[in-house]
Amino acid sequence: MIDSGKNKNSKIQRKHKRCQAILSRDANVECVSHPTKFIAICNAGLSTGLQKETILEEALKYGRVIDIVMLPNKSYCFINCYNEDDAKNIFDNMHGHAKLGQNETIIYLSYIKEIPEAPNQYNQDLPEGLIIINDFVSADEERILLEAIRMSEEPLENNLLKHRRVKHFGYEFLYGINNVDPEKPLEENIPVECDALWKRLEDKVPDRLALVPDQLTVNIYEPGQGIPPHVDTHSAFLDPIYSLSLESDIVMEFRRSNNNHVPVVLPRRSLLIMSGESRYAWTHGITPRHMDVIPSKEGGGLTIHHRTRRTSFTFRKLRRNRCDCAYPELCDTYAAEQKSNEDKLASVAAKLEEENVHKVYDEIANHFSETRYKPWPKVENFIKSFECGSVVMDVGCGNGKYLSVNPNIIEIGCDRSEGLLQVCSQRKCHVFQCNCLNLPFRDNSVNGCISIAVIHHLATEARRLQAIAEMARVLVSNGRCLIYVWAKNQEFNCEKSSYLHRNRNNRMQNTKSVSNENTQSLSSKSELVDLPVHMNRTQFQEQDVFVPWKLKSSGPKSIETTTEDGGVKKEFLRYYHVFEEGELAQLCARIESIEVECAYYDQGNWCVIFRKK
Ligand SMILES: O=C(O)CCC(=O)C(=O)O
Ligand SMILES: [Fe+2]
Repeated sequence: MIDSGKNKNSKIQRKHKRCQAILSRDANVECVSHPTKFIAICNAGLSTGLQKETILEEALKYGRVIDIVMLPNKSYCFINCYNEDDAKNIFDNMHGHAKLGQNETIIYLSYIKEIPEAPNQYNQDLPEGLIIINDFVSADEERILLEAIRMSEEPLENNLLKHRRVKHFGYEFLYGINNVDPEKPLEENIPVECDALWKRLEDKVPDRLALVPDQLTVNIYEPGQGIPPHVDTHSAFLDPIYSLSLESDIVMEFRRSNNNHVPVVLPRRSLLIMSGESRYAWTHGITPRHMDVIPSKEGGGLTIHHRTRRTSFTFRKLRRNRCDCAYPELCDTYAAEQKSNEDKLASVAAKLEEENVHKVYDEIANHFSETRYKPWPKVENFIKSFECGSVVMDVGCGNGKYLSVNPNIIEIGCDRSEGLLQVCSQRKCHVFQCNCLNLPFRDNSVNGCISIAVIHHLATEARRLQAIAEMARVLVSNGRCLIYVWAKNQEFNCEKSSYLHRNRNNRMQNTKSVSNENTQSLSSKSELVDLPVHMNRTQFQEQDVFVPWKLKSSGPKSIETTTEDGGVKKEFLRYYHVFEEGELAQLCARIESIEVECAYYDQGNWCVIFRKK
C-alpha cells in the first residue's frame, strides 16, 4: 500500500505525539508548540547508536549550535541552538527525516522549554591533576621535532595490530607486559631537540611537576585511529606524564568510572600534564573515529572537527622505586605485592595442611576410624533426602561412614588421606583420592555434596572459600550441598556439644603454647604459626589452633610422652580453623552461583545447606 501524503502526515503526527509523551514521562521535558532555541530529537540518542558528532554534523548544515546534550542510555538528545531562527531552520529541515546514522529511523523534533542538566562540558571540571599548557611549542619547533623523530612511513607489523604507528626512544614500552625493561635502554635516546622543553617546563609549573624524562613514545594517529582507554602502568613510570600534541587537535577521553567521563580537547602544540589523580586513577584514551565534536573557536557553540593526522610525543620517566600512590585498587605494584603475599601465605598454608592434617590423618587413620562409626542424624537425613539414582559426593569422606546410608543413590567418596581411603576400600565403598581444593569432576555433574568436618582443616580463608566454590562448581543446577565445620563455640543455646560432655576434668586453662618442629620452621613466614595447642574437651579460645590426637604407637610429627604404665604415647597435632557463628554462611554467600537455604548449629558444628541456582 502506498501512503498518500495525508496519511503519511497523520502517521508522523501520531508518532510525534508518542515521542513527546516519552520525553515528558522519561526526562520531565515540556514540549511547546512555538519555536524556542531548544530542541529535543527522538530516535537519535546514545542508545540508538548515534554519536554526538553525527547529529551535530547534520544540524550544523541548517543552523548554529551551542551544545548537544546526550544522556547515557537514552534514545533522544537535545540541541541548544544559537537562537530561535537557527532552531527553526534545524527543525524544519530535520523533523520527520530519516537520514541520521545507518539505521534509517525517522527522527522527530520538538521545541522544548528547557534542556535537562548537561552531564559534562569540554575542558570544564578537568580531572584533578590534569594541566594543559597551550602553545607549549612554536610552529617552528613543531616542525623541528617532527623531523627529529624521522618516523618510517611504513606501518610496522605490531603497529598494524594497534591501528596506529608507534616509536620508542630511551626505553621500549613493551605492550605485551605493559611495562619497560629498565635494564635494556634503547640505542636511540630522546632526541636532543626536546632538551629545551624541560627548562621551559620548569618555568611554568611547580617543581614537583617538572621532571626530565628518559623515555619517549611517539604515536602517529591517522583519522579513524585511536588508543584504547588505559592507565599508564604505575610501576613503569613516575608521576607526572607529559603528552605533546603535534600536527592537529584531538579529543582525549578521561574516565574514572562509568558516569565520570570528561572529554578533553588537546589543541595542536599544547602540552598535556597528567599528574596525581589524573595520572593514577583516570583512564585516558582516544576513540577511533574520523571527527570530534569540539567547542567552536568563535561564538561559544560546538563544531565538528574532521581529524587529520596527529603525532603525539608522550614523555615519561622510568620508576626505579616501588609505586606508593594513593590508589591501590588501580596500582599494579600493589596488586603484584598482594599476589605475592597471597602466594606466600598459600604455600605456608599448604605446608601446614600437609604436615598437620594429611600426614597426621594417615598416621592415625585406623584409630580415628574406630572412633567414627555413628552417623549424625541430620547428615543422614540430608543424604536420605536425595531421590533414587542421584549422585552424591562426600568430599572428605574419612572412613566412609556416610557412604552407605542411602542405598538408592550413588555415593562417591573422596579424601586426601590414603590411610582413611584404605579403610573405605575395605568397606567396599566407591572412593578416590583428591584434595578438596581441586575436585576432579566436571562442572554441573553431581546432584549433591556433603563435606563433614573437612574445610576447617584448610588454613586460609581463600582456601576454605575455594573448597566451597569447588563443590558449588560440580553441583548441577538445583543440586544441594551440606557442609559441617567445627564451631569455636562448643556451647550454643545451652546445648553443650558432645565434645564438651566428654570433658571430665573441666580444665580452666585450655591452651598451652607449644610450637612443634613444624611450626617453628614456618614461623618466619606466616601468622599461622606458633598456634596454641588446644586442650581437648574445652571451649576454644582462638580460631586457629592445633588439636591433639593421642595415639599409643610410634610415628612422625608427634610429641612423645611417657605414660604411667611406661608405654610411649604419641600426641599428633591436627590443624583446625574453628568457625565463628555466621562465618560459614558468609563464606557461602560470597559465591554467586549458590543460595544458602539454611544455616544451623549441630553438636558443636556450624552447618550450612546451600543450593546451586
Ligand atoms: O597520544 C597521546 O597523547 C597519548 C598516548 C598514550 O597515552 C600512551 O602512549 O600511553
Ligand atoms: Fe597513556
